[in-house]
Amino acid sequence: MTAQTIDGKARAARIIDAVKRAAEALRHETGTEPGLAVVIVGEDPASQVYVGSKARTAKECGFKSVKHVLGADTTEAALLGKIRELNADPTIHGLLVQLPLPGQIDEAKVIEAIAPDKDVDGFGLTNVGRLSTGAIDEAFVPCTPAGAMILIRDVVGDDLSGKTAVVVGRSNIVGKPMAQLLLAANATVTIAHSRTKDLPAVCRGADILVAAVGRPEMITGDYVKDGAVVIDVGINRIAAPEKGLSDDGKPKTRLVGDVAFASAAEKAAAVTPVPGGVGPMTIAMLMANTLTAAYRAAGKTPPGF
Ligand SMILES: Nc1nc2c(c(=O)[nH]1)N[C@@H](CN(C=O)c1ccc(C(=O)N[C@@H](CCC(=O)O)C(=O)O)cc1)CN2
Repeated sequence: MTAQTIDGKARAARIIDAVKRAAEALRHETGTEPGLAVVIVGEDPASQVYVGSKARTAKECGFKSVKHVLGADTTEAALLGKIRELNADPTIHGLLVQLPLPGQIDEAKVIEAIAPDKDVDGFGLTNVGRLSTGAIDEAFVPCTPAGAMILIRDVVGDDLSGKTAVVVGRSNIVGKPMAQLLLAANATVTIAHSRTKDLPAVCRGADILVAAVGRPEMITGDYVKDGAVVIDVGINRIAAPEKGLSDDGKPKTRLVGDVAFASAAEKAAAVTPVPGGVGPMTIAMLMANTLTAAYRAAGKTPPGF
């Protein structure tokens, strides 16, 4: 079987376009300009790229976009103070702190400090609770699983009744909310992880296989059922000596997912690539969540995506 490559980049561009138009309509009707604040602590190079992309895309959507860059030695108290300030700012509708955080800061405390109605990452307990009790329309759903779910719906349809889904990975940011979304769409869901017995066999039972393990190219064709839809959430930078050396004398790198694309594509009906699959959807869904927060703050019903 030759798999369809699911184009997350093009899908994300369409969502961003729709967000832009809806933001313009909100401004026209109510004078509200959606505002997104992104806070980064430290200088992790990948985080800097993601935060830059979030701030730039927010501007493209016509949002107020602010980026707060705090030093790697920032204390937890100072970060919590910044969050309090942004929680109280009426021009900011969406607020997130880029993860991971330096070791001196308790991530859970920081996430809980963000006001639930501005928690556009959907990581706080209020939004987690809404999602897991089926109150999805009131929740902010974490951006990566929300984006992955749109790609799944595009290929498989809205109702996953009778379909089996396996999510490999049990993180709070991806694995667990992904499983909740699949369950809410009526799929029969298994969450698998590193301690699952005979993981390839469990995965081969999946009509929809979501890989979020953080291990480069671990999911080969041996894990894939004929005709499955495979969603790769992994983003791993690995050495690529075939590309030669960088200026610092180290081998150049390339980005791969948790899925061995070519091998999985021999079995699957559809696969997301890395890059260009779920990653761009993460940013698009952040824009959609921020727009939703602004609509709610203006007392308006947000559009769906
Ligand atoms: N506060 C948050 N922190 C983190 C989140 C998050 O959702 N909220 N997710 C990840 C990182 N992330 C967004 O923050 C993110 C990762 C990857 C991409 C993306 O577009 N990837 C591209 C490739 C980009 C590259 O070349 O490096 C792709 O897959 O095509 C966007 C956002 C952890 N932290």
